[in-house]
Amino acid sequence: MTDRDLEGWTIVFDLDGTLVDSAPDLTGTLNRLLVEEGLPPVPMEAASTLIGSGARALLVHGFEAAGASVERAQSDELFERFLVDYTAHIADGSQPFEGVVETLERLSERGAILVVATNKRSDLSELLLEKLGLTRHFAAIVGPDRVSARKPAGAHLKEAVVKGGGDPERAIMVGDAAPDAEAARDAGMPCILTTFGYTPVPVETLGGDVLIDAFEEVEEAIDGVLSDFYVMRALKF
Ligand SMILES: O=C(O)COP(=O)(O)O
Ligand SMILES: [Mg+2]
Repeated sequence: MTDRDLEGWTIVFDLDGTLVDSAPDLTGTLNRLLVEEGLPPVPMEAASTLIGSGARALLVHGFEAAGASVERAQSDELFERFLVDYTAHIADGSQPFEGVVETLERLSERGAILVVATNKRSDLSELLLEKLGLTRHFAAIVGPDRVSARKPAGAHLKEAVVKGGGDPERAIMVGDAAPDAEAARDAGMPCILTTFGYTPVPVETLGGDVLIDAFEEVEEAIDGVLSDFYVMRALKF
């Protein structure tokens, strides 16, 4: 018999840099467009720090970093080309981080509801998760187009929890970058941050409750957050 001690809890996962190492394909698309436009490609280490606020932000900042004008970087035509290219190459090199499948399975067995709250458009998120065989783990996959406000707004996380059938008062965020940490703070949720994701500033400065160096440490981090929650609750009553 399984111990369903996470029953009633929802774990909210960021996608890029948390569940999936998607930098190779996002950078690949960005660099193909840069080269087509006669601009220098951006190294993957630099480009990956731009991931976390959606494809448009990656494109605009990537083009500006390569010396393009603001108008050119923000052109709708360029963004359309980005979407077409990225859709065609979305899972060429992207992989779930090590331990993701096993950890998600264990959390589900323990009764947790799992949802995704990402700034990647919902259709692209669904396509990527489907291609990597991860869809079945999640009760909801929620991009910015399915909520009233995107990360860093806490509403993104709370609405994703509700869509998954959970309670926003019993939810924990797992992310990799400032929009995740800020959204968790805004939503009043504990926040676990990966140190292997994508952020332009050191992850230690983002104010997460727990930092994890490998995805499989998520489970222990959740147990720690929950024991703090129950201690605090016991102190209040
Ligand atoms: O694609 C992005 O830039 C954002 O994705 P994330 O919110 O899953 O990190
Ligand atoms: Mg991310």
